[in-house]
Amino acid sequence: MADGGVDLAAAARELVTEAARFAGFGWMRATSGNLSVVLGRDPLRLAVTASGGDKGELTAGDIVLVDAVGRLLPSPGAGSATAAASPSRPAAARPGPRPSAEAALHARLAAATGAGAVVHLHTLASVRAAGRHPGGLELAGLEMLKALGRPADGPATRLPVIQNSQDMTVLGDAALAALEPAVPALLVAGHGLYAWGEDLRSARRHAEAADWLCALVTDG
Ligand SMILES: CSC[C@@H](O)[C@@H](O)C(=O)COP(=O)(O)O
Ligand SMILES: [Zn+2]
Repeated sequence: MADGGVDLAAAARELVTEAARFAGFGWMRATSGNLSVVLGRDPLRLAVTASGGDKGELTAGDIVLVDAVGRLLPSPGAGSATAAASPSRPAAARPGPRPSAEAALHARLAAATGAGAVVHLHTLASVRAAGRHPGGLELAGLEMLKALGRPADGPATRLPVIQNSQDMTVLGDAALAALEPAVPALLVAGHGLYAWGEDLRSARRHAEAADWLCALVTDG
């Protein structure tokens, strides 16, 4: 167990269930999307979905442990008698599931926001909304804003949009620069959405609200 008090096995069960839920919504088509839960903060440790699998069919073995830059770490409890788990062999060189290609962005968002969980989804509405509103979505007078922790009335809430990049450092820099205080989500143009929260349930609520708002502004 890491210092956050959540163990990898428990986090894996949660992540597998959540990934199946989102896949059922059609939000993780064609292996897209990834999810993480923070296991510890000092040093930062996350349980994250492995790369490339069908997110509706994950098992606990498809959840891996990563550090603050998204690097694979040995999973606690993994057997040490095999060559694959040899301490002399770096985790990244071992066979087995690889961390999500976007694990580094999860780690940066978790570090910057203090979130306990981060979700990334390829929802159609988020891609459409980001395409139509490249400067960000200005949202006001909507009861659903409360699900993002924002007031339904009063000043508008801005849902940021950033440009996509295949370079996780560039994407991470853009995400952190675009963060709106107290808005637990952002859109990535041509790609999808990221949402986060104190735990996976809260990250899910924020993702559902962000997607609903995206669908509203695109009439989708
Ligand atoms: C159609 S999957 C596109 C991927 O490049 C990525 O954006 C994604 O969401 C899933 O990547 P993964 O490495 O499986 O976590
Ligand atoms: Zn993606």
